[in-house]
Order: sequence, then C-alpha cells, then structure tokens
Amino acid sequence: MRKVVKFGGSSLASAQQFEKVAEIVHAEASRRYVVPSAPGKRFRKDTKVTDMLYGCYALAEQDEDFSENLHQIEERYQEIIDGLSLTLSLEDEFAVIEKNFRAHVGKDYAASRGEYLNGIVMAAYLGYEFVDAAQVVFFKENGEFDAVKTNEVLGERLQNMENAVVPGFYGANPDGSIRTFSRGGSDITGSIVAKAVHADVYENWTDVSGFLIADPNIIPNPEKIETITYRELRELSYMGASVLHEEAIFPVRSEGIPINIRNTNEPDNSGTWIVESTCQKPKFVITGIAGKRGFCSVNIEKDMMNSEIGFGRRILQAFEDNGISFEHVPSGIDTMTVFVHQDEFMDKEQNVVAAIHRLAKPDMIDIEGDLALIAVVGRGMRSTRGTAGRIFSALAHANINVKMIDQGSSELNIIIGVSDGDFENAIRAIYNMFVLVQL
Ligand SMILES: Nc1ncnc2c1ncn2[C@@H]1O[C@H](COP(=O)(O)OP(=O)(O)O)[C@@H](O)[C@H]1O
Ligand SMILES: N[C@@H](CC(=O)OP(=O)(O)O)C(=O)O
Repeated sequence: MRKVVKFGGSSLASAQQFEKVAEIVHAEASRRYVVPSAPGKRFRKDTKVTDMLYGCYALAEQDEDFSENLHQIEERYQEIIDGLSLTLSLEDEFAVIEKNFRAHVGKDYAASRGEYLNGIVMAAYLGYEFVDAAQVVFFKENGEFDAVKTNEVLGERLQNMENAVVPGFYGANPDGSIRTFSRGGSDITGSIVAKAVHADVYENWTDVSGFLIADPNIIPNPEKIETITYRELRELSYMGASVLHEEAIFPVRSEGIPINIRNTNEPDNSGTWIVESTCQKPKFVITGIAGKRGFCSVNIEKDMMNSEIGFGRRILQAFEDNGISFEHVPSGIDTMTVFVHQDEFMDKEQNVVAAIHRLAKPDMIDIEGDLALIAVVGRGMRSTRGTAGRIFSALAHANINVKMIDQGSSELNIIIGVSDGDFENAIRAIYNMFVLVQL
C-alpha cells in the first residue's frame, strides 16, 4: 500500500498542527510521500504565508523596504521550528530569498517559498527526504504544466525513495525559473505525485471532515458527502467548492486513483471518497451544491433568430474576438443569453456589444451584471423525476427570482442563475429542500 498525503495550509499553520500531521503520517507506514502547502491561517483574521510573500515581494518590486515583512515571515517559520524543538536554521535560506527579492526574480518564485520552506521544515520533522519541486515538476515554454516530463522525472526520482517530502504549488519553467500553479495549487501537486508513484490512494488533509454538501460558510454544519465521483466533483469544484482545486483530479483520474478528503483535526473521521464510479447510492437526490458570484449576462434578441443559420456562431465570435470565454449559453426562439465572468467582461463590454451588432445585427442587446451561478450536482438526479421542479419550488418559496436555468445534457447538474444578493439564500433554500427535509 502506497499513499500520497497532501496537507493544506490550515493543517500546517502552527507547530501544534505540525504535531497532528506527524502523528497522522507516522500512524501508517504507507503514508510515504508528503506534499505540504505553506502555513495557512492560525485564526480567522490571520494572513496565509503565501499572501505575506506576495505582499513582501510587491514591496521588493517597487524597490521599497521589505525587511520587516520578510522578518515577519521568518518569524512564522521560527515559531514552528521552536515549537517542534527542531535544531534547524533557515537563516541561509532567508538570506538567499532576500537576495533574490532584491534582484526581482519574480512573483511566482516569491510565492513558492512558502511551500519550499515548509517542505524543508516538514522533512526535518518527519525524518523524510526533501525533494525540491523545482527539480521534479515542470512547465512548458507556453506556461502549461508538462505532464509527460514531470511524470517521468518525478517517478524516477521517487522510485527508490522510501519516504519523501515534495512541496506543493510550484515547479520549474524550461529556463529553470520558478512557476506556480494557480492559488490552491498544492492540491494539484499532490495529485501529480500520486500518479508518478502509482499510489493506491491520494489523501488530501484539510480542516473539514470531507467534502460537504454545501459550503460550511453558508450552511452551518452541512451533511458530509460519503462518496462522490470525479465528474460530480469536477462540477462542484469548478463552481467554487474550494476544498479541492478544480484541476487536481486530472492526474489521478487517468490512473483511477481515489482521493480521500480527510480532516487533520478529526483524523478518525473517514472523510469523503472521490472515485471514478460507484454503485453506492447517494444519501440524497443531490450530491452537492456550489456556486460563484460575479457573472454578467448578455441577452441578445432578434426575431426569428432560430432560423438564421450561423447566428449563434456569430454571437460567440464577438466574444472570442475580444478574448472572452463564456460560461453558459441558454437560448430561446428569439433570444440567446451569454453568461460571462464580470471582471473579464467589464473592460471590453462595449467592444463586444459593437462586435455583436456588426456580426449578427440583433434587434436588441441587454446586459445585466451582479449575477451568481449555482450548480446543483448529483448522479442521482438522472433517475429521479422532478428535480428541477423541486428547485424552482424551493426558490419560489424563498422569494427568489430565477434568472436562468440550464440542465447539462449528462443530467448530472442543473445550473441556476440568480442575483448576487440572493446567492446565499438560494443555496439555503435548495439545501433545505433536498437535504434538511430528508433528515
Ligand atoms: N462543499 C465544501 N465542503 C467542504 N469545504 C468547503 C466546501 N466549500 C467550501 N469549503 C471550504 O473549503 C475549506 C478547505 O479548503 P482550503 O481552505 O483550501 O483548505 P486547505 O488549507 O486545507 O488547503 C473549508 O475550510 C471550507 O471553508
Ligand atoms: N499556498 C498556496 C497553495 C495552496 O494550495 O495552499 P492551500 O493548500 O492552503 O490551499 C495558496 O495559498 O494558494
């Protein structure tokens, strides 16, 4: 049995958390490969080390004095080192970091030091070997992750190592400079390592006892999801369920390696299993609910548009020409609506409108901002009639106006558009309808 264990920032925020982590790792000999994040928040208003590093580097980039900021970061590590009674010194490491910050080596390098240093501390504490991710995780010239080279080099490097710590979140560009994944990217590293070592399980340890049916910041103590498929998870994490990075499933999915989400603060809880397929029936019709704010809808009207061949393509071309990706495109007989990310769209809004007029000659264009999209996801929905009806009914009872509904052809998800202001109430109403009433 071979396991890769990734610990998130919340699991590594302090010496006390490190102690829990070591207990978990040493509890099973199979937990051979450890992927740590940078120290996260110790309390609600605390700052993650990654954010401290970004802030510190921003000063360095402006040639402003950053010594106090860097010192505060060093103190966070020192507190952990002292709390664990380690004899390790990071003095030389911080001297190199300071020099590189002064030389403006890059924002990604700066952010990556959180995981790099935590990896060194973790390896010393566990008695595991440290492997710098810059030597084993690679990106291509165009910035894409180089899965083939990484798998080969990482697999070979770890093959004969009994135990190792590989820091999450970063790797190297072809010229050797550091590049990070997007925020939360240590989850991706964990998955990459699991694939490279042909792990039996990828354990992802965090501060909640599994993937929950809804965001615990919106629903107090939501029910846990026992088992979820990769496809369901992809829908939920893409739509904002931040417990696992949306790209983290790809490396393990191709190998059929299950992911087990676990809680460092409650290690006896079996957590959530993320699998390719299962005959286990979900407890409720829906598996989970997730959502994101910050969308904008562009409603286009033109009489008889449905009979005009190429109309849809011309509309979408207006977005493509302006470098804007779209989320959903529900359409009617004489109307078509394109949902886009508001922050991406805002600056180019009038260019897109002009392009639509030029390319598709619509009768009217109407833009509405401050919308939220909610995904109701579940493999159980396919075999249950009336799910959309129940969602509508729940939202109507909560006095929420539904702006859009879109059911994926896989019948795995239903997407609902509501006003930003209704976002949390809508999630509560759906949770109550499908989960609370059944408990
Ligand atoms: N559906 C969900 N299930 C569990 N946690 C969720 C969900 N949606 C959002 N979260 C949030 O995700 C957090 C865990 O992710 P993250 O903060 O990235 O942890 P880590 O520091 O371990 O990487 C939880 O504390 C919770 O607030
Ligand atoms: N430390 C990085 C990468 C990461 O994955 O962190 P966490 O596991 O705490 O989400 C970030 O804050 O984005």
